[in-house]
Amino acid sequence: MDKKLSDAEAALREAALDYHRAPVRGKISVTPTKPLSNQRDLSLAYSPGVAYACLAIEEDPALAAEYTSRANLVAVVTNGTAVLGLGDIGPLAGKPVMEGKGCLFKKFAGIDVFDIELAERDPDKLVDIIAALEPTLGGVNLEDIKAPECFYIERRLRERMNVPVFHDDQHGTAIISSAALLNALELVGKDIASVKLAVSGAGAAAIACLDLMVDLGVRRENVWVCDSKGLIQDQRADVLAGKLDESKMRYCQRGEGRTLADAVAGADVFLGCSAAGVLTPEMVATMASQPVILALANPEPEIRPELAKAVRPDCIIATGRSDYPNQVNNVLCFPYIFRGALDCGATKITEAMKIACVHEIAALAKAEASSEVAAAYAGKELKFGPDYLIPTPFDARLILRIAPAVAKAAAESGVATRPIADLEAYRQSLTRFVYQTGMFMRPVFNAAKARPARVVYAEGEDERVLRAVQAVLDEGLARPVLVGRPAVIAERAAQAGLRLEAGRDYEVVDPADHPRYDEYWQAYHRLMGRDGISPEAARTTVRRSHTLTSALMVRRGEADAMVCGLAGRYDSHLEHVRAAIGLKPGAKTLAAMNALPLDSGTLFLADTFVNEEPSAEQLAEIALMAAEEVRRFGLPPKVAFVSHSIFGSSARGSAQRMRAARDLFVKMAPHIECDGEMHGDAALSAEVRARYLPDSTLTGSANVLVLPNLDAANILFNVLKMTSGHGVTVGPMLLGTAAPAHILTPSATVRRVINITALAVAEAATLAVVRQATT
Ligand SMILES: NC(=O)C1=CN([C@@H]2O[C@H](COP(=O)(O)OP(=O)(O)OC[C@H]3O[C@@H](n4cnc5c(N)ncnc54)[C@H](OP(=O)(O)O)[C@@H]3O)[C@@H](O)[C@H]2O)C=CC1
Ligand SMILES: CC(=O)C(=O)O
Ligand SMILES: [Mg+2]
Repeated sequence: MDKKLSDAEAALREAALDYHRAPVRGKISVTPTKPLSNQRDLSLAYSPGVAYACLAIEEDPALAAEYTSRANLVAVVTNGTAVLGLGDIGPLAGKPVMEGKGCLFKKFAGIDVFDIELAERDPDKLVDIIAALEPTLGGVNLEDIKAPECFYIERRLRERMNVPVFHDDQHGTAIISSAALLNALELVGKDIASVKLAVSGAGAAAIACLDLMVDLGVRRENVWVCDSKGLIQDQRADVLAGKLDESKMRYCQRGEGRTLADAVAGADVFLGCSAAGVLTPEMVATMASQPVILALANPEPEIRPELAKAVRPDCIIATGRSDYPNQVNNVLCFPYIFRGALDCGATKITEAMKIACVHEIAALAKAEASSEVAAAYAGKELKFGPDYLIPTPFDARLILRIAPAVAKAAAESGVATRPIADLEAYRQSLTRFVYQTGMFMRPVFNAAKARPARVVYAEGEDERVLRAVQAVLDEGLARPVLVGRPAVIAERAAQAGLRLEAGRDYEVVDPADHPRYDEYWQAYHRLMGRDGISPEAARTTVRRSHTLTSALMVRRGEADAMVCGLAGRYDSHLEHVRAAIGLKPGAKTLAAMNALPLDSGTLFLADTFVNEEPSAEQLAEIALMAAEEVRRFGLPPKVAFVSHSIFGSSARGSAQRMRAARDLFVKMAPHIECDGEMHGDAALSAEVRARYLPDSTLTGSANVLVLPNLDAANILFNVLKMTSGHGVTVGPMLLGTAAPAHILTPSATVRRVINITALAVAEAATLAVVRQATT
């Protein structure tokens, strides 16, 4: 990497390398799905029991879908010849991309992936190798294999293999960009049959996009394509010599033009699947009115949106990047087209299945944003328009709409070996994937970024806080205020190699030399004078407690939110927060909740830190606060009051308390799904629950567990943290305060500080909106 990186690029590079390296190397692993803990399990999983599964499959190969994980297993295969827009960097260097696709398949659609990087360039040999993998696989996703070989390889594999073969760079890109094109043309009121397209790139992605766009109505004679040698036209030497690949010849034009600039002049649409920066602002200036620009090269597009908009404010532009509106990226398609194809046992992916995806994606952008999507992209205008041409990758409805449409089209195309009879029931069953994306902090981050707030950190000298503050600034999440000694903060930041500069990046409040110290202790004394705190005690406490200083700042409106608790006892922080910030209007109690992102979905546990033996009334209130907080993550809360008892099986006091809490909660929040009291397993499994009570008022798996007391909640949280969830947790989140205030624990990691900051800022944004509405 010779290029000098900007600070932001250097920070991204460092964060990305760290992400790939730690806490474990790489991004995916293979996990057994069956228990293997005793001799009997061993005899079932392996010899002798396994032989029965083998023999059954020998007799009926279709049973491989029953007795193995094949039907849910896709190979992401590359030879590394066209990795993103990085080019021919080889199969080993391409591995992070393939692992990444594996993560996306799993997170977005529950599909298992083997990433397979092959050191083979010969197309026929590649075909032989991949075809020989058929017994292993439910499908093949070809990735980053360059044109023109990719066309031949895919065609041969489709002929030879009886499982779906899909070159994502071709068809995934074609599907999304066609959906974006249809919607953009609708917005500018142009007819697809008469628009002129200028295209940069004539490789896998570009040619497939064009083929699909032509199927959708673009006229071939209106398409002008450039590759790395310029405009493809009949006077070019390679054309005259008959050396141009057939895939390019399909788009060869007759005419005088030579360059991309010639092609772009007067074009209604630019499609780029080529290389960074090839479309200049000067070229954009020559395009027709209201030009549509799909600049899809990754990671750097053919032109950045701000450059295009500077010369043509009337343009509609999409890129492959997530940091601009209109991300045209094949991730909107490949997890879901495979989900639908695998679930109906499709042997191929047909044109009808692809077209079904195009129409579902285009239609989804025009459907009203669901509450989950609105939460995920809080602060952004998600109404169909120039900046919202296609759905966002975190739109939970993608799987719900695309997979059934694909399965239906597969059946109609005659390629479904297990056609799905009840598509509505199938659609319902897909909701299980929606809320387990594992990216569950995303809505909170988006809400925070939309309205960054001032966050005061009580432990401003702590290196974890400083590292978190750097990330918070890089992400544009908050304006940090650090409580601590300015010199110590500056020195520790420098030692940690951070780019923080006092004044520019953060504000410091030095408790030993604070101009508003008198106002602070007097404010504290006014609050606590009748609770045994003398003026002298108020002076000393404010001087000593950074948490109290932070809480007073929030109370006085000098900060919007606070984070503390990285050192010292939870309860002493809580005491200061309670005194200075207090309860929000209508609240009677504070409570703490922790979130654990598990493979099966995110689980929220309450009350993990505050109320030792909550009453039924308190438990109901805790449940309500917890449910409201869960919505912030874009998740519909499902509350279970858990106990040693299930639906009246025990008459002990704690069981009765949980039952009463459930009844109170139903009255307080009839719109929120809940039930109880119930065992922990019943909370997570409708099947277990149904054994006791078939008409439970809870469906599926609960995501909010309200526990009977502090011990139970805290112990369960810590055990789960250590045994699952990859050690990642969010919280404790303090619920019920008049302004956002969160008390972490001494074991908090940098990531936890960042996450809680995002949450505090998102909460502050909501509070600001509520205040605005009520004043
Ligand atoms: N946003 C998205 O979802 C996706 C984006 N892409 C992006 O599209 C790009 C191409 O990928 P892919 O089709 O798989 O790769 P290929 O290697 O198959 O094709 C690359 C094409 O770009 C052309 N090209 C390279 N440099 C230039 C240039 N300076 N001017 C004009 N054309 C040029 C090549 O020309 P020649 O034929 O003469 O070599 C070739 O036709 C990459 O940047 C990739 O990241 C790809 C898939 C999905
Ligand atoms: C997104 C993708 O597949 C690519 O850029 O190659
Ligand atoms: Mg790719």
